[in-house]
Amino acid sequence: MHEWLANLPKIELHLHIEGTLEPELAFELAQRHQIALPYPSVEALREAYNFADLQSFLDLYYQCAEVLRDEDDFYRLTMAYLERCHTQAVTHVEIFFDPQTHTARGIPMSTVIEGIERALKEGETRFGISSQLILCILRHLDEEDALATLNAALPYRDRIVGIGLDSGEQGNPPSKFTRAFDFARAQGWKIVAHAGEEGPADYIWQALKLLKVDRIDHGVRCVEDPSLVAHLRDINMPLTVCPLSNTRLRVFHSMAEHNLKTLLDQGLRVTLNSDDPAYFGGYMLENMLAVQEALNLTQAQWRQLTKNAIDASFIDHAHQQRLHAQLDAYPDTPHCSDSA
Ligand SMILES: Nc1ncnc2[nH]cnc12
Ligand SMILES: [Zn+2]
Repeated sequence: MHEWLANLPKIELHLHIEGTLEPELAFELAQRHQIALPYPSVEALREAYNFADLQSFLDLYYQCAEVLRDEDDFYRLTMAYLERCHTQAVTHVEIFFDPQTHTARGIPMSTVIEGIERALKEGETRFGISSQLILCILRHLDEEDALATLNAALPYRDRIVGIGLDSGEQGNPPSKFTRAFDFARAQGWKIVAHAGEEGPADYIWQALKLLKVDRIDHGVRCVEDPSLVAHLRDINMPLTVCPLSNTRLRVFHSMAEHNLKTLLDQGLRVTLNSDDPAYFGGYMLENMLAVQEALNLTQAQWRQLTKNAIDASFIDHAHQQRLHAQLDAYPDTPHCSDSA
């Protein structure tokens, strides 16, 4: 099964580019820009990846992001992620970036977008990986900041496919950003929001009703409201689930307790993603292997997760059909067992 999963074509829809910053690159950039990181070595930094909850992760994630200064830093960050994608048979990615984390430090939006985009173009020509960009709004900041950020992104409107909502969920409900997301929808952008990761099921309702999202990021706490689960199934709402993230941030005590398989069995449009792979112990394949070891999915269920991701992606129909054809051409392994 390991080899079959390794070569299975993959689609990633929930990936924070700042969350792909590996400690080695963080230290290299810190030295280049003469910035102090909160730990003395790569090893010490990696050891600090023992998080109590979402906020304890975010505190370190924002601190490490300070090493990203110029266009080349964003290019190198993104290129390193795409090289990993290439080794793991990831063929299409929809990437989040957090401009407020950078513009608040005086780094222009153009530096961030142009660095990421240069790598995405190269990833397409070198590896054949297609991609889209999603600008995420930081929910711990206020709605005025969100609106200013969306206005600053207007010159890049056609290079951004959608707007997301991330950062600390508890106490920052989707209702705080109704006007900002009305504005985003009016620009023709797709809408996604982190909801029901640490926050309650009600935040998922708000994301649906107030922000009118096209996808829910995480959403695993939907199970606390059976009427919500039924509604998500009725409207075929995609959930971008991130198993290693959820166990590392203690949303679930262990992978064996993760509800990904239950949600899939309930007919929800679940997809699997890596969220912040440098911090949570792995990229797409490591997420799949951890899930396989704990929950033992069938090949048909793995195919279903990938099909769901193709259908939930923000690419045009013809491109989706090509990805479906590529998946259909990938053969099953007969008599496949866990240890194979
Ligand atoms: N898992 C996560 N939840 C909320 N905001 C984030 N920003 C980066 N990773 C995140
Ligand atoms: Zn996320």
